[in-house]
Amino acid sequence: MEIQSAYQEELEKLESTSRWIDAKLESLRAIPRYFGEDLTEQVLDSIRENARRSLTAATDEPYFGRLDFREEGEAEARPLYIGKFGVDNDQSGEPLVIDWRAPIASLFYSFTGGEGPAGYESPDGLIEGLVYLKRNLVIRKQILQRVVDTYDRNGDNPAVTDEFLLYRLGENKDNKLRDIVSTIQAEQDQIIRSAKNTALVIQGVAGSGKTTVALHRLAYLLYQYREQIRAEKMIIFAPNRMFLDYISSVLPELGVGHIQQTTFEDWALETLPDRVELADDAERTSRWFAYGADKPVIDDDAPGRFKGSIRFMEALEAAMDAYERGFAPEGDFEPWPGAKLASAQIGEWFGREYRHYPVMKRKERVEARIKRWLEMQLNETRDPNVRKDRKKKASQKLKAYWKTWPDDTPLSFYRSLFAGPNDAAGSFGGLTVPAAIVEQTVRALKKNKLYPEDLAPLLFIYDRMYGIENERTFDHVVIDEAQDFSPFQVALLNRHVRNGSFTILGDLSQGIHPYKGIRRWDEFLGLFPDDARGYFTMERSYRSTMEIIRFANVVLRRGIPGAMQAVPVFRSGEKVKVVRHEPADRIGTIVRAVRKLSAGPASTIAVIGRTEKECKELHALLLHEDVSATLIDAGRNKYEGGLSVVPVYLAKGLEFDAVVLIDADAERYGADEHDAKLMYVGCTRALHDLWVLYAGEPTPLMEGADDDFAKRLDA
Ligand SMILES: Nc1ncnc2c1ncn2[C@@H]1O[C@H](COP(=O)(O)OP(=O)(O)OP(=O)(O)O)[C@@H](O)[C@H]1O
Repeated sequence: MEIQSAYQEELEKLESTSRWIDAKLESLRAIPRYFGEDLTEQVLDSIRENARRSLTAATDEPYFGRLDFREEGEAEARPLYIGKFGVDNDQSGEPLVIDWRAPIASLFYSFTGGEGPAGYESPDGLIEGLVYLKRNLVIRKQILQRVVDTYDRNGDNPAVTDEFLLYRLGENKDNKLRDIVSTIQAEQDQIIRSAKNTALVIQGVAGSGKTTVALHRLAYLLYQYREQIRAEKMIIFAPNRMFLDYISSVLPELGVGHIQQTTFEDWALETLPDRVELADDAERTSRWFAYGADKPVIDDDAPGRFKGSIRFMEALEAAMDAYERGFAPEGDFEPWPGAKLASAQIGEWFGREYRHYPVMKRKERVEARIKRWLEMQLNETRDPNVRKDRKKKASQKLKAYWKTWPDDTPLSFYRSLFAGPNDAAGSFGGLTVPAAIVEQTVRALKKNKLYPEDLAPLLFIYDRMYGIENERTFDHVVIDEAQDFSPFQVALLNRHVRNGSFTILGDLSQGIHPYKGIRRWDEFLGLFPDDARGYFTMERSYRSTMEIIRFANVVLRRGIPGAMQAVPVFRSGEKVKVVRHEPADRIGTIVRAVRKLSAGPASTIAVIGRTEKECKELHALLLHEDVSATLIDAGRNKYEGGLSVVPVYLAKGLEFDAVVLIDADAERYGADEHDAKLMYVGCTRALHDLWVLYAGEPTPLMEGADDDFAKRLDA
């Protein structure tokens, strides 16, 4: 009866809201757009256009939540309807729908139950009151589909229930990440609404919503600081183009456009003035991911770690300082006998007067100054014939003089650091670069090629040479999968962003690129002053069922004792299936697993292998068995959904309804940290079903996975 009446009440509310929106839209659409010169009319037109846009967006699904709140001092609780876009009611002045980013809407997310007062920060200070009802509503195309009360002051349960969240998490996913405005959790909301001018570092377990939260934070910042920041000046760095494609729906769903989304490599290559290309890194990458006897030793002398370190940046800084000090050559400029510009004067201009400019700008200014001086000298020459002759000679002399000044590009300067006689090559700024790295760098640079780890150094040199123009600065920077970034990259981006406004998120347990990534978050946090940084952890995992999380936690514990364990939400599903098969029956077992899963509700399925090469081979074998799948390799730009075959290191960041992790044997996944991280990444990609297949000796990483959540089977 209660539920029926709640549904009835919401149905009526929805009808009246929809009627209002439709009528308002109709009246707005009847007013023609204004393209004239009148400023007031232009402003009015732009207000109308914004209203048209948000009303159109709100038409199908005007709101998703309701919170009944009685503000202190008020007699009655008011129902607040919360939606993706605010809708004002211009007759009463009361908003019909409140934008989820508005201060008062934060109550919907931060309120976790109980009888006591709840509050939110308004522009006028803290507002307190009592929450009476928290209700989730599912509306699709103006049809009310579901009404779920997650808190009722008059009900039996004092806490907000997870019922609606669980319903949402139980759904199958397509090939794109989605917005979560209707179910943002309190700990996520706190991050989303953090102040703009902080470098936020977020360590979150797999599936804790880091990527999603970062995207919602961008939408929040744009709303809250709309006077100060612009979407075009915000940028998201993600690990690869396919990942960017996978997350590309969230911001448009939140009504946000124009935010730059790129990889660090693409951004750097576009920004650099030198024409450079990346060296083919496929072979090197495959070596980093080799297993068994071929497994490499990875330490701080790995090229990515070394060139990504702050000490490498400091050595470059010192080398640049020395370069600048020796930049202006000794020697007077004497265009003709009797006219002399003393070296000391040129040095004074370069070294003192223009010292605040970057070095190449100083050079330009000195050049202009010398030309002005020359003009003056020529003007003092009365005889026109002599003047003409002097002018000609002076121009040649100036050309010759100018040749004595350095004329480097960032690339030629960088190259010079690794050139020179054997013992000097790679020794600069008090640092000696390991010989293997020098050799590799020189070989690539000879062909105008770079490795990814050379990009931050090169940009750093470019910035020191030319400075950073306004159009190259950002209002906010998001770095996703930041555990794979280097401290140098972050320090470099910090020079490009205003007020250290960062969202840096990642998971050290998924740090599967130890040859370039960080070991501890301190490596980044140390780059920012104490009062300008924040550190959050996210421990609840929303993606996978309890069974999958518990299994993944075993893998993590085996490989990295002491790593942060994920806490699952109470969503139970099928047990993880650990299937032993004969080596000869590998393909047969994989095909049977895939067929079984395809026959069920899963719409996205991944077969996750250990290396790219093995996945390529498997992909071909599957085709032979009439199983068509998409092979995800390093060059892929789009994620198609359906059935994919993917090497574990490229699966990071993605998710699938079901995962078949193959070849989970002791050779491919040993009991060490790197293999544990890889397997952890693989397992935590699954939302609802996880199958782990192996032949021969199973990986020791699954030892201790108990029958509560894992079921052992023979193929
Ligand atoms: N509050 C929430 N409500 C509903 N779904 C959520 C919530 N938070 C996260 N999710 C879902 O959990 C899944 C994982 O989110 P996301 O990919 O952002 O996590 P992540 O921490 O970046 O994961 P990983 O590090 O494993 O790549 C997504 O399907 C997302 O929609």
